[in-house]
Amino acid sequence: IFKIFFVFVQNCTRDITDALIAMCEDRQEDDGTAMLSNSQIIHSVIDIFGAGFDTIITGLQWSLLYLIKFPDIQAKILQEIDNQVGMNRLPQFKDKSNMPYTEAFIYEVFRHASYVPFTIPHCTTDNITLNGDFIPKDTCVFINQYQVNHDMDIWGDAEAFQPERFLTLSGHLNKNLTEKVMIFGIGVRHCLGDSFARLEMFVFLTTLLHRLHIENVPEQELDLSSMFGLTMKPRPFRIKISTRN
Ligand code: HEM
Repeated sequence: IFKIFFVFVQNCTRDITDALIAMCEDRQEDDGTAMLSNSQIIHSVIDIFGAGFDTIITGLQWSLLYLIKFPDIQAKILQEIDNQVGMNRLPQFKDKSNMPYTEAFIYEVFRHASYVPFTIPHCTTDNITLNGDFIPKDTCVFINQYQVNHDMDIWGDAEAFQPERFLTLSGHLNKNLTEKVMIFGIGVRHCLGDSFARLEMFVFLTTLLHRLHIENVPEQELDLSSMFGLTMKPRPFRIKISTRN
């Protein structure tokens, strides 16, 4: 499995995979000093790649669809990229805090598409009463994130795609509202890659839009309904890409 993805270089730790392989090389599995068995290492890699790839790819697919469906929104993001980044360097993580509209767009993609509609099923370890409801021990529980993200009491017109809903009148992010978007679960078992995933989405999207203009192809009807699966994906669509002057 390891050789498919990387060539391992001794004493060069580029990421978690390198760290795990180095750990394999340095220890004997059965001498009692191993922190992780071979099986645990292999399954850790599968977990991280499995949880971290499809979720980001699907988020980017939805983002591209919204960007070509709503060219005015794309124009506002391009404006922000040009003001904050310019053409002489690539977007970086640190730009994120100065680009509230782009951040608001990503929050609205998470909320509107809600493409991880349910959290992973968990199990209660004890009897518990939550908001007046009794839940017995050993009950399977999970959250309907889609419902939270489309609750009209919180969002008003929840079906409309409006990044502006997350901005205050002065153009800053409204943290009271952004924290109500639920796509990474909640509690001690919420997504391990939460912060990293937000950064990835920001850097991938801004890097693409920094140099490329994307638009719908003539005559193509854009459908925002989703296909069901582990993550909900948009229906296949085509995009026209050109370089930005
Ligand atoms: C936009 C991208 C992502 C979304 C929407 C997402 C969503 C989720 C959700 C809903 C859960 C289940 C939480 C729960 O059951 O309460 C989860 C768990 C998890 N995610 Fe993510 N995820 C994303 C990206 C990532 C990335 C990039 C990584 C790794 C680098 C990752 C690693 C994990 C792991 C390891 C768990 C299991 C945590 C546990 O059981 O304690 N995820 N994710």
